[in-house]
Amino acid sequence: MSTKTVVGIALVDDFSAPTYVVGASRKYPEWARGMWEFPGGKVEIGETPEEALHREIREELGCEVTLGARVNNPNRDDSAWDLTSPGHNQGLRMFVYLGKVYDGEPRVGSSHLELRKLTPESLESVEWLPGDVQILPHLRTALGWA
Ligand SMILES: Nc1nc2c([nH]c(=O)n2[C@H]2C[C@H](O)[C@@H](COP(=O)(O)OP(=O)(O)OP(=O)(O)O)O2)c(=O)[nH]1
Repeated sequence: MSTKTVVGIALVDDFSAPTYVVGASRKYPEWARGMWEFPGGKVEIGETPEEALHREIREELGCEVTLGARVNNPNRDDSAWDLTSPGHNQGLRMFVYLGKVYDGEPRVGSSHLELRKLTPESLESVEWLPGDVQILPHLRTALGWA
């Protein structure tokens, strides 16, 4: 099966001392409705992952972002996160980047039900998509929240 790449953003208020990261609850498909993710989407042919992420955030959240460090998977050669879960997301991998808004205000568009500022206390309080759960400890380290 061919591998498709997804990109997601861990949107923070400050790269050096973040107080929150923005989680988003998906509107669709049905199996993922109400589950939480990093806003983003699939990389299209001819795009770099970074270009795709800027496009997706513009489309989904209606704002412009600066990208920071990538939250890498130390257990894979390509540093990506395998999103495969039972019955879903076969052949999908994801790159997650830290990011910060530089223009506009993130708003809930047609892809999401809600955006929420998740703090060190509440990061794991929402139901993340199955493939995202493995990323959270590494995100904590990247944010200085470990
Ligand atoms: N954006 C995003 N997608 C995730 C995350 N975790 C996770 O399992 N996924 C899955 C859900 C979807 O099956 C897939 C991303 O597809 P998508 O529907 O957001 O992509 P897209 O905006 O390009 O939409 P489409 O053209 O395929 O309809 O990756 C995450 O944290 N962020």
